[in-house]
Amino acid sequence: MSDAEAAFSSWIGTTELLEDDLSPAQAHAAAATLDDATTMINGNATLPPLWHWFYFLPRAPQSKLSSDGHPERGGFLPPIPYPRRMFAGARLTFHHAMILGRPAQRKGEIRNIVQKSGRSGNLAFVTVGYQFYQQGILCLDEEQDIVYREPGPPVPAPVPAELPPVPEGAWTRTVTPDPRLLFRFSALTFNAHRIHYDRPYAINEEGYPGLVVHGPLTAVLLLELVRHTTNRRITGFSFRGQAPLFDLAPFRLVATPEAERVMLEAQGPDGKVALSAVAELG
Ligand SMILES: C/C(=C\C(=O)SCCNC(=O)CCNC(=O)[C@H](O)C(C)(C)COP(=O)(O)OP(=O)(O)OC[C@H]1O[C@@H](n2cnc3c(N)ncnc32)[C@H](O)[C@@H]1OP(=O)(O)O)C(=O)O
Repeated sequence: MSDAEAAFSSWIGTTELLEDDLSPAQAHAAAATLDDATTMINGNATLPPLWHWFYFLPRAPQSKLSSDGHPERGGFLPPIPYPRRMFAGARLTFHHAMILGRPAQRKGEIRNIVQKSGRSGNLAFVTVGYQFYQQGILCLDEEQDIVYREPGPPVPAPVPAELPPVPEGAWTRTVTPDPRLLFRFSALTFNAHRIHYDRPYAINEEGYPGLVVHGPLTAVLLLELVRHTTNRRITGFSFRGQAPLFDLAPFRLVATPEAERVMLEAQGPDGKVALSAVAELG
């Protein structure tokens, strides 16, 4: 066990309970952000997979935000000293769709804290488990990996290159991650991290070449591609962020259907996989 793991191991098992009434107003805002004019939204409609990220929003008062825009650490999340927070990945199992307009509960638990050494420097991964309930029924199991990076050299902008060929039968979409989209996604998720909307901060303080695309935004766009292309129920989803995407150039989504699942990639302008994912079909 590393010193950091020993220092923060007492956080493992820490829990948090949040309630939300799953207001249709927030789903309307999500649909507008995603340019989705077809999803039915009313008091009894079901919440599309991953749209729970637009609910159970952080409630830290303004005076309790850190300079990066995230809530101060040391409450539910441990006070990891590395300054650069990123969303590294998640694994979800969809048991039952949640219903809009009805109260729901989210139980969170810190499940693991691991220190690793990566090509970009020292990393601390915090794994957070969430379970979502409505009327006492478990609707969704989720595990998120949040990574904290120590300061390092600036992250270079991807060098544009020819994209790899699209596999036969794959569905694709090109996304232009302009600041309006990033801002609206930050607002939907009540995420004030300045790397997503404050360009001088993103460049000068955290060393990115531009505004950083939210990992959950890329994940939602990939799963929306699946939801709008197949009639099958989505029973599970997992993703891993491999490299950041920026607002500097469009990126491509590629969805390759297999028998019981869809293999997903978001490819950066350099043709490399920035985020890989799998959607399980029922
Ligand atoms: C919302 C929100 C924040 C955001 O949305 S931030 C934007 C979305 N996230 C990203 O763009 C992250 C993209 N990924 C990366 O930038 C890199 O993968 C990362 C996390 C910096 C790590 O890169 P490294 O090159 O330093 O790491 P290595 O490839 O050398 O691997 C070292 C060990 O770490 C493990 N690992 C790497 N990436 C991940 C991952 N995504 N998930 C889990 N584990 C990962 C890797 O397996 C190595 O482990 P070993 O046991 O083999 O040593 C918000 O904050 O709310």
